[in-house]
Parts: sequence; C-alpha cells; structure tokens
Amino acid sequence: MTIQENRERPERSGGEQSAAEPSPPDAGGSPAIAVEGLRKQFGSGPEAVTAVEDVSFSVERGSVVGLLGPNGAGKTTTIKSILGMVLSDEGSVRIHGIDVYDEPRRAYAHVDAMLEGARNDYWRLTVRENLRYFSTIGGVDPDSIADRHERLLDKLDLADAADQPVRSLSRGMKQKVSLASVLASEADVVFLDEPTLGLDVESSLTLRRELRRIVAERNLTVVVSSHDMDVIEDICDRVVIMNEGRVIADDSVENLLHGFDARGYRVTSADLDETVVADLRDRFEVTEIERSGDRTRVEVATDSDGFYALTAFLRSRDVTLDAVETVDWDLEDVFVELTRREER
Ligand SMILES: Nc1ncnc2c1ncn2[C@@H]1O[C@H](COP(=O)(O)OP(=O)(O)OP(=O)(O)O)[C@@H](O)[C@H]1O
Repeated sequence: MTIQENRERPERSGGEQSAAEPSPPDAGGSPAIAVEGLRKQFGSGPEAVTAVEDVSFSVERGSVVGLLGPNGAGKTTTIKSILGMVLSDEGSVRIHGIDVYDEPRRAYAHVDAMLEGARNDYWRLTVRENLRYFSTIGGVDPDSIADRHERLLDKLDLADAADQPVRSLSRGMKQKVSLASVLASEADVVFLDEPTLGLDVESSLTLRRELRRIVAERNLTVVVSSHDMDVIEDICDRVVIMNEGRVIADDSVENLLHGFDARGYRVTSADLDETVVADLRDRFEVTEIERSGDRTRVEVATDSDGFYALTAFLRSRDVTLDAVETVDWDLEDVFVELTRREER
C-alpha cells in the first residue's frame, strides 16, 4: 500500500514479525477482508465520540462491497482503521487472512486506496509517470504491465493528457488519475472512498464501466464508499450499511431491494377526475399526479395491502383502470428507510 503518510503506528500487539519468523501461510480460503469487533473512540471524557462500535463484516475475494451510511456514520473511520491509518481501540482486521497488526507489511502488500476522492499522486510527475511509479511499489516491472497502463489511460480518457504533469489538470482529471494509479498497481484489495465525487455524468459512467471490467478481469476485491446510490447500485454486489458507528444491514443489493414490499403504485385512468382525486388524497398518500390528454396518472405510496384498499376504493367510484404499475424501491429508498427505522 502506498498511502502511509498519515498512518498511526499500531502499538496494540507484537508489531511486525521479523524476516526470521516465518508468517503462517494464507490458506487461500480466507476472505479478502475480515473485520471483527472494530471499535474506535475519539477523545475522552464527556467530549468522547464513539465513531465505530462493534463493527464486523467480511468481503469475499473478487467481490465489490459498498459501505454506506449518513454523514458521521463511521465509514471513513472504519476504512482508515482497516488501512491502519487510524488505530482502533478494539477488534481485528485480516487481509487475506493476515492480521494487519501482527504483520502490517505483509497484510498491506496488495492493498491500495483512494480516500476522499483523492490519492497521493505526484503532481510534478506526468500522468503516465504516476502510473508507472505506483505500479513499481509492489515490486512489479512497469514495462511488464505497460499495456494495462495504456488501456487505463485510454479507457479513462486520459490518453491526451498522459504526458502532462498532474498539477496542470482539472480537479476531475486529477481524480481520474488517482483512480488510474490505484488500478495501475498490482493491488488486489482496493478501497475507494467517493471515487466519483465531482465527476461529470459521462466520466462517472466510464469509470464505473472500467472498474467493473477490471474487477472481473483481475478478480479484484473492492470496498467502495459513496453517497451516490446509483454508483453503489451499479457496481456493488453487496452493501454494508452503517449508522451511528454500527452496522445496521449487510446484504446483497438484490436482497435489499427485494426485501421490501412495493413502495407504491401508479394507476392510470380517464375516470380520475378532480373529485375522485380529491377523495383519493383524503384516504391515501398521493405522491404524484400527472395529467396527459384525458388521462390522469396518480402515484400512491402504499404497500400491497394498501393496494387492495386502493383498487376497492377506485371500483366503488366506477373508475376503470387503464394501467397499474408498481413503484419499486431503489437503493436510496432502502437506505433512507433502514436508517430511519434505526432512529425511531
Ligand atoms: N479525528 C477525529 N477526531 C474526533 N472525532 C472524529 C475524528 N474522525 C471522525 N470523528 C467523528 O467520528 C464520527 C464518525 O466519523 P466518520 O468520518 O468516520 O463518518 P463517515 O461515515 O465517514 O461520515 P461522512 O459521510 O460525513 O464522511 C463522527 O461523529 C466524526 O465527527
């Protein structure tokens, strides 16, 4: 790993093993990342803030896991604790089965990260030089993976800027260089904190596509934190949702989306006149009304039980329905609902 500048020294256990002490081999079956009982408190006394409390999760090799949560939920503290940049008070972190406190050098050998949309790229070096530099850190001959670099430059639309110093680039371009530098290395466990922050829509889509391709091609393990649910839904197999320092959900995106009943229904009819709509409003939570020609489409927030009440009401008013659609949950709705439930 190459982002060691801010790392606090782990002092909790024996420290790095000497070269003379052979470390136990990783059996290959352990998860890429295993976090167990992580706890971190900042400050002490009445000012103390427990940023992370009893956080446990694991990430299988080759999977992409999203770490979500509202502001202050503890995502960054969790990521920094995993990376050894923050020394946790309790808990263990294993990368490929290797304890990061016992053997940091070995554990972090194949880890790289882009934190808060940035990374320690060398601004005086050109884009291409940065890619070469960061890929040498793991002991790789950059010439042997030059094709990978060229492809990254091409796919992330950095080819025209490849020989310019990073400092001369726009913020969005610098961000793409950060991501390219992470992906240029041989790291197979990658942490991305807000990788698409501030990127335009097209760059964000390109970046996601390239990330998905690289994950599949290199069996990369990725933990990505983002407030952009489209990004998470697009690239993640699973999400870990945090709130107030704790994990409140840990499931596949598919299960989370299907774990909820319908969010609402849209009904379309030529019989939905002003009076019927006003009565509907009295009885149901109407979230949207759209008139087009002689037809009206009304969206009602209700679950499947409420749907029967809705159709019974419309029948009692002699409304003939032209169309009924379900309003499904997206990840943002699920996230907001789960966080709300926790706070109730
Ligand atoms: N160095 C620090 N000193 C004191 N408190 C801190 C420190 N770092 C984080 N905290 C506090 O710990 C809690 C969790 O913060 P953290 O940055 O991990 O949350 P987050 O989920 O990453 O939030 P965001 O989405 O806003 O980045 C917050 O209350 C924050 O104020």
